[in-house]
Amino acid sequence: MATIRRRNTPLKDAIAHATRAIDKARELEVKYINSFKGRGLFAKVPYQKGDFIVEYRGELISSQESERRRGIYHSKCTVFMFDFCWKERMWCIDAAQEDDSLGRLVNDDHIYPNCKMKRVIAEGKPHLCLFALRDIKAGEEITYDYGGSDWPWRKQAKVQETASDTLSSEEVPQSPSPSKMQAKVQNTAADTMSSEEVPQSPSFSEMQAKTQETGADTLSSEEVPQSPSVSEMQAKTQETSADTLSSEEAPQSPSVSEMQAKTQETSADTLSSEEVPQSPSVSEVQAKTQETSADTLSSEEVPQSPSVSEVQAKTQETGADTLSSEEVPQSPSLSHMQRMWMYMRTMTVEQHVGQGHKRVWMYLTTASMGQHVSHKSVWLNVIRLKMARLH
Ligand SMILES: C[S@@+](CC[C@H](N)C(=O)[O-])C[C@H]1O[C@@H](n2cnc3c(N)ncnc32)[C@H](O)[C@@H]1O
Repeated sequence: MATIRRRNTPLKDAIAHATRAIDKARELEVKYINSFKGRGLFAKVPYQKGDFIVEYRGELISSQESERRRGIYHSKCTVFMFDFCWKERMWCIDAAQEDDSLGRLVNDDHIYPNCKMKRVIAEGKPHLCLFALRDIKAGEEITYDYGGSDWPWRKQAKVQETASDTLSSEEVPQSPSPSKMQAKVQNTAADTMSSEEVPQSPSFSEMQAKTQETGADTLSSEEVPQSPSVSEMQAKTQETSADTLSSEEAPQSPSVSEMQAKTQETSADTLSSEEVPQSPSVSEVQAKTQETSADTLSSEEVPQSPSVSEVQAKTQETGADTLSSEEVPQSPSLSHMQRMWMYMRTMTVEQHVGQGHKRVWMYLTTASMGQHVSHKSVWLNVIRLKMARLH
């Protein structure tokens, strides 16, 4: 029986296209889908599982340059910036420029993606390439999971799903929850190619790298006997930061640099160990955080945020959804920065460190500002509070 033979291995195919900066223009086509999704990329021919499909081509820039551009780009352009880790540093492919490349037009599907982004090294430079996760039929839209969990269109899609609840379960195939699916995708064993999988969520991988770095800088292993694994923290962060404000909901969201400035200020303001000589209770820590973050607000002006356990319960309950914007009380007297601060999500990771003590790490993150906040900002906004005693 005749077998279909590939001319090239998928990896060689990817390298050949990447080095020449060309797409499979005869096998793929761009189509306008609708006003919600815009354009998308479609297969004109069938592909086999593992095939190289298209490169996410753009300008390779450093994380510093990516940071700078995020500060000046409109959110419609920042969505074209793909951050990834290579050689223990963060890089970015900036595909904001409207050119004829096809990879930049591939839409997100975090539930049933048919492709996966992998890093391919060609002529000593990293390239981001999409490979088929399964066989793809001619006519199918090419998709991959953008990672993260706070993309505004996912929320809108959810609303649309809910609106179609009147259909019976037979008519609406049950889809696994996004977080489960993401975990599944992440667990997909790397195939035999030497291309490397690009972590699903660049922001979280950066946080992970940063966490490892900073954790090592500041905490000795004795100090953190049972520190939560990075993946636990990552999962927790994904859960907690999932809730977003769409850009319409947060029209005055500050620039990245404003947020960084604010964070630096606030981080510096936070609790030094001298300031917390008697190991405050969780609620004290929380109250202190509100005080510190609110700066000039009086206690009446600062709406009470839920207690740590409420936040935790809420997170567990709702999975991806934490506090919705409706749940964050609005105060007309608040300044722009103050409002922004309140949109930050609180995340806690508790560690039991024996002898009736627990350490509470509290994170405030701007990851869910409704736009893709730069990783650096996310990290800068991570505030680690000091040990709290249970008794
Ligand atoms: C990298 S671009 C993809 C190409 C884009 N559709 C276009 O026409 O330029 C990312 C943008 O596409 C849209 N998009 C991507 N995936 C989507 C999805 N699953 N549902 C709705 N919009 C999506 C969002 O507007 C997002 O900002």
